[in-house]
Amino acid sequence: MTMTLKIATRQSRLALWQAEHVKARLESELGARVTLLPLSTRGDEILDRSLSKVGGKGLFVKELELALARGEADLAVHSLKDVPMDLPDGYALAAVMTREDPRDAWVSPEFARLEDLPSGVRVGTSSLRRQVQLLARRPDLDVQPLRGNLDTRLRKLDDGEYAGIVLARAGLVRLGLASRVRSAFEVDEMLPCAGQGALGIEVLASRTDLISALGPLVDRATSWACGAERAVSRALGGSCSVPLAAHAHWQGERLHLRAVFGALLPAGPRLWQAEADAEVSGLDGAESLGETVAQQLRDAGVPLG
Ligand SMILES: NCc1[nH]cc(CCC(=O)O)c1CC(=O)O
Repeated sequence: MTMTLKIATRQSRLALWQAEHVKARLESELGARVTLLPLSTRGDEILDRSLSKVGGKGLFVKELELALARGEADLAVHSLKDVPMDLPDGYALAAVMTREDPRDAWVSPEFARLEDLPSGVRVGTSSLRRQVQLLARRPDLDVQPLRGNLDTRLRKLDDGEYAGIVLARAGLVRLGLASRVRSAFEVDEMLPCAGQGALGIEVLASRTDLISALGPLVDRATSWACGAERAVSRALGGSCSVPLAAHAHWQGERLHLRAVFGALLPAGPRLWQAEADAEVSGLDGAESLGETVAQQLRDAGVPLG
């Protein structure tokens, strides 16, 4: 029998691309019949204030979760990095799919690399994580908030408001804007946030039939790597008001995890780093690696809360 599925999605061009991507895979790999339910979320409506000040990333997923609860949709597709570390009761992360390039990108009409910028010019970025890592390398820059969807951010750059901006490379690639990337930051010079570049599919936890049907879309290597990254954030009470980066990569069977915590102190920007690796063969092992790294950061005295 043909499965009929409805996907709840935000309406930004990136969110719609991601929902269409999942739709195509559900159709080709599960033979499902799939439609989209585009919704507007509080996170999309509040564009004038920094997200960390208005309630964080959960704003992007709440409306989609309500559509699942009301039975108006079967699945919600999210950028994994926008998904809170702990889902509300009754919801499950049914699939984490193969990750794109997780790196941050440098976008600038004039300057090929961050190193080329003259002192004092304005650089735009939306997250505290990027802000502290930028300032740690270039304390002489004027790093300012930059909000809005990808098209809006690029327009602000083109209007000359910034000498350059920093964005997730994955989003630009998905929208066919890879040519705007002047260079990608290596992960050890600008550590990405947990889950960057990966898509997550959320469903009601009660839909066990659907969760097993989504099996073919799960990428276990990505899922465990992101599980380790997200565990660091969870252990440190992470929300997007915390400048925390976490990135894991595989070396054979071993998962290598690095995390960076930043703070803008009166004396200047300061970064704390921790890393560990372990042989990992399941989500539990990945999460305990994340907890180990979180504990190292705590022992190093990161200023939490
Ligand atoms: N915070 C917004 C957001 N959520 C997902 C992406 C890009 C795609 C991804 O990382 O999966 C972006 C844009 C950005 O951070 O530049």
